Amino acid sequence: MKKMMKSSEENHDEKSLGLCYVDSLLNLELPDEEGGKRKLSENEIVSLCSEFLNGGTDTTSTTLQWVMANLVKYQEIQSKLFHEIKKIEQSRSEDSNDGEIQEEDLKKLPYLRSVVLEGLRRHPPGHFLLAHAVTQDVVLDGYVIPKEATVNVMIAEIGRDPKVWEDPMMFKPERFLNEEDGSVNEELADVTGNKEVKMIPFGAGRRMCPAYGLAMLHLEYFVANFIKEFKWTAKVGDEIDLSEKQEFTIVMKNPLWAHVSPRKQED
Ligand code: HEM
Repeated sequence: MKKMMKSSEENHDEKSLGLCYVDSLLNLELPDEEGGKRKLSENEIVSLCSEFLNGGTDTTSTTLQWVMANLVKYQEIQSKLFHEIKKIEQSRSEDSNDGEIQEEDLKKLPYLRSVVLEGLRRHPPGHFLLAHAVTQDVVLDGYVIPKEATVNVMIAEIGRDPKVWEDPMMFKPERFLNEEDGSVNEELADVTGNKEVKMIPFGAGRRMCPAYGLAMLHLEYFVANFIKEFKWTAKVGDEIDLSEKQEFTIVMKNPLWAHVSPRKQED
């Protein structure tokens, strides 16, 4: 990381290459304690780059693992999802069928979206938001939040609140579907907290994850194509263990080991 910084520092004036994230950090000036300005220290830049890289990769890959683990554990959910995906494939004309589920197909797959949403509700990769603070004393619901005190928002607990979610610890993607027509219940599926805070795996408001659309796209795309191409089962005699372990994100304590076999015609 430090080597990358050095190279960016040396090539800093080569305007034709455009600015990257490290360049922005090198250019950044913060107010210092004497009322002047200061640059970021090398350690601060390394830490910001590392958070940025981890924040953009660990989160999605951890969620993907949790979703796949549930699809291995609950074969009936995997089977229902596979049939939804297969229908899309069958509805395509011969010449447009290049095999892969594409970005534009995803909006026609409500069960897929509810599987991903259920993964994010039941197993959000971060159990807390990044630490926040208020700039002045605030009274919220009768409680005083003092200026600059650290405020942690408990994401996982919000998504597992039994007053909002029936059987909160169960993995039940159907909870996100309208009974009448199987479409996604957009009110429940709102992960932004704009309508009501029911689950906020990406945070809410101004500092919400700026990449939540990209993350949803990646998750839906990978789950759809993984399930379309392969049948996922547990190793013989293996129970999928959903215990958690705290790392940068909340990961599976016993990582998923699965048999992955190509789909046959009759599947
Ligand atoms: C399943 C995937 C992801 C989840 C659940 C997630 C969740 C979050 C959460 C909870 C926050 C903190 C919000 C707050 O403190 O209010 C956050 C911030 C952030 N996320 Fe994500 N994230 C995901 C994927 C990504 C990806 C793919 C990227 C980049 C490509 C990314 C970039 C960021 C950045 C830069 C911030 C800091 C925003 C700020 O401080 O203003 N995240 N994310």
